[in-house]
Amino acid sequence: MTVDVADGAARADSTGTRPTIAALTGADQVNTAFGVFLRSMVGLPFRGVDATAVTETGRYLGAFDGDRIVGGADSYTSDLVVPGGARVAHAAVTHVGVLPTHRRRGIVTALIERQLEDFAHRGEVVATLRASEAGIYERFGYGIASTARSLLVDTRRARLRESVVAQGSVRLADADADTELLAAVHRRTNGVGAIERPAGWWRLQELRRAADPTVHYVAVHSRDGVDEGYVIYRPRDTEAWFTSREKAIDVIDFVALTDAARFGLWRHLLDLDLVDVIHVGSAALDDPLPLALTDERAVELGAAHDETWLRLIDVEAALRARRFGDGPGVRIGVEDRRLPANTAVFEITAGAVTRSTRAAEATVDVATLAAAYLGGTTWRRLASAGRVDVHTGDAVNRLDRLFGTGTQPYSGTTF
Ligand SMILES: CC(=O)SCCNC(=O)CCNC(=O)[C@H](O)C(C)(C)COP(=O)(O)OP(=O)(O)OC[C@H]1O[C@@H](n2cnc3c(N)ncnc32)[C@H](O)[C@@H]1OP(=O)(O)O
Repeated sequence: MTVDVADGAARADSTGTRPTIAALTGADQVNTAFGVFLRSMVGLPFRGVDATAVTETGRYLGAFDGDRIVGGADSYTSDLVVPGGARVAHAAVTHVGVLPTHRRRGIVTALIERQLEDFAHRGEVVATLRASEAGIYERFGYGIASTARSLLVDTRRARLRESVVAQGSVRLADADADTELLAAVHRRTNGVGAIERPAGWWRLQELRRAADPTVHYVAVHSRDGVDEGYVIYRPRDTEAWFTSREKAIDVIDFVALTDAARFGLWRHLLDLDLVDVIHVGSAALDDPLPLALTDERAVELGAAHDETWLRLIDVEAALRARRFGDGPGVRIGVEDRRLPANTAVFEITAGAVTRSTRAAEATVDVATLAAAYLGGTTWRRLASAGRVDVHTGDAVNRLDRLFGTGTQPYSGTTF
């Protein structure tokens, strides 16, 4: 299928088989595209949302069938923390959807290809997204770079060890009135995989809370007058709250810049009167909570699920931005058919990344490199799965020494 690509106003042929891709302009187009997204997703709760308040001007792409918007792909300007702590320019991809009447005609392919070109022109180094289904995005060069899982904490068994000393204090706050405070805390998150949360993201959370009849509570941890973390939680099944023997809360957002904040907030949650069970929807794979309890079985670990789908837009810049471990260097070949400027051999050492004219010692596609980039997936596992073309015997060992970080990447932001 051929796809026409145009800037500005919609332009499409009348057959309906060749979508025109264009940056959306004006509130009507943005709201129509957002409606298409909601229709495509089937199960999202929003109604009557003004999409211009939760999107960024100029970043929403639409696919047109004639003058009708039948698909869209949106993104936010953001940054991403990479191993070593640097922040790279990042596009947070969201609101991808095609009307059920127009699926499997190549519309999303045209949208994502255009989006990748746009990101490259903007100088964005990486893009990430959360995938509604795991089968969609690898073909576009996205790989799973971080994994998360849920936690279920039984407060009747959960006691913090004596070695977890209380430091600092916790105060109560208000999710709506104190959004700026919460955003300021989150902006200082520096864990590998963390992303900057755009203004539209915060606005969407406000709308979600407004649409939810259940109150959301906030606690903020601070030490020496500096806020170091916060938690937002809400009760479950409030109809039966008085009589239930399993009173439960959902942790909606948990941000801790320090261990003192992490366990100060957990102390607050575990000390809540009435609450028997705490559900944490998303936590890092290496979240230390179970290790800090006298009874590790007080925490039930949920199944792991993919979190960050990462696309390296500028492979060389991305490799240069992150820190590598010690050890001998390696030459890695990268193949990227959608952004061919990335197809090259890169020589990686602990101190430098350069393009090389010599033969690669291992070759991967750009999605596989993305899976390893934040240190969340070892090269050994990728090679075992047949995803690395190894040309030199010990290349995989060297790659693991260079890319290993000792921690699991984690974002903690759903968008
Ligand atoms: C970041 C986010 O916003 S995640 C949300 C994504 N949106 C949704 O899940 C909403 C519901 N689904 C949809 O709107 C659409 O089906 C989309 C966006 C997933 C796909 O759009 P389409 O225009 O149908 O995709 P398109 O025709 O370009 O298909 C491209 C390829 O992907 C494949 N594909 C498309 N959707 C899926 C899927 N859900 N699972 C597996 N493969 C898929 C197609 O078969 C096709 O493969 P081919 O190139 O080998 O023929």
